[in-house]
Amino acid sequence: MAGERAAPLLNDELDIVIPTIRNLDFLEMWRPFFEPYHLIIVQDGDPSKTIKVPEGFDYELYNRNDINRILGPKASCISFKDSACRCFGYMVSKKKYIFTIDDDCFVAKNPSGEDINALEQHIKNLLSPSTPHFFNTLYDPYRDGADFVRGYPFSLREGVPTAVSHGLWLNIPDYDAPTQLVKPRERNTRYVDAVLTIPKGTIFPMCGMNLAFNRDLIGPAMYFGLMGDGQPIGRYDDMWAGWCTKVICDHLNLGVKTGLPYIWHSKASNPFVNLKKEYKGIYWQEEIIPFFQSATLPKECTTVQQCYIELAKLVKAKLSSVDPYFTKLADAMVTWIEAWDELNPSGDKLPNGAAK
Ligand SMILES: O=c1ccn([C@@H]2O[C@H](COP(=O)(O)OP(=O)(O)O[C@H]3O[C@@H](CO)[C@H](O)[C@H]3O)[C@@H](O)[C@H]2O)c(=O)[nH]1
Ligand SMILES: [Mn+2]
Repeated sequence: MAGERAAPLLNDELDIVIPTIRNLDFLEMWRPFFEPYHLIIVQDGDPSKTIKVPEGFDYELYNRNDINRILGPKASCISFKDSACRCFGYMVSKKKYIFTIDDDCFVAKNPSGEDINALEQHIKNLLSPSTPHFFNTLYDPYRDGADFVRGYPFSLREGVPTAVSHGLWLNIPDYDAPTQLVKPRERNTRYVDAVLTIPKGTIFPMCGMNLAFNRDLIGPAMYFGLMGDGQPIGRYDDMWAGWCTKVICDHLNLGVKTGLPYIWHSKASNPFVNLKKEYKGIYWQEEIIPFFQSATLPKECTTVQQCYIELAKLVKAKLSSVDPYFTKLADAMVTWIEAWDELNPSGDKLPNGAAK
């Protein structure tokens, strides 16, 4: 009907997961884009603190008491006092898609000055195939006004299902603490109008602040690790999930995209605090990255859970020599899968995650 607004894409198949220790005023700016969607708010820190959610949003909110009540002893795998807690939201969701965003991320403007509907772009990214097996030099071939270039094999033009859409950030870039310390005033002002598939066999630093994924295809791999309170490391939650996810996506013939959409990242967290959280990760990763680059999964692993459990075994066998922390992390990876399967009985899912 003329004048009727089109129904927002996937509004009953997608949850928005927000980790927070602050307030949720940022939602006012996102209201035109987020109001039709269900929010899952994971309140970190002191559970007795009340988090105010702006009127008009449909949401569920979980604090640490809720996580402990729901998971019992398995709650030990969910981080406390770190944005890694957000992965609890992925576990309790019942939807096919997840979009997760930090509470200091706002609506950015494209070069024409228009507000960017980041959620809409993520959905487009997830609903169109990826091309991990052969690089298309004109970027996303499925985008209006683009296509596969000459020399691109027709046998590969169908692409593979997209599991992850990794968005970027204007203003405060997601730099590690040392980089932030030497470049405190650097701001990202460059808007690159492109979406790229990350080639098979290449891992990447996944940032959790503007991220969407197909929960049915890759959800169980999105464990944001053991970080924060009581752990020797922080701010590697999203990185760990990204490394595990990409190895599993490569094994299961799924795609990962990065690029559009941009959000406006407003808060630079304290680089000195960040350095204390990150410093072990900065040298451990010189051994972790080669581990993931050489990790291979048996062909018998046909579900994300099977791949993840196998990866946990490899972590315990090959990374525990780096630090005993990885033994604990490997065990937590198994606990995560047990908790996931408890809350998401897989009887109604096929090996590739599709509903029966
Ligand atoms: O203990 C905490 C700290 C923060 N949060 C919530 O998590 C996100 C991100 O927090 P913040 O914006 O302060 O941190 P950044 O350094 O900008 O975040 C980047 O590093 C990653 C952390 O691993 C993060 O994903 C990146 O965006 C906010 O919503 C805080 O409210 C928390 O829940 N618990
Ligand atoms: Mn931030």
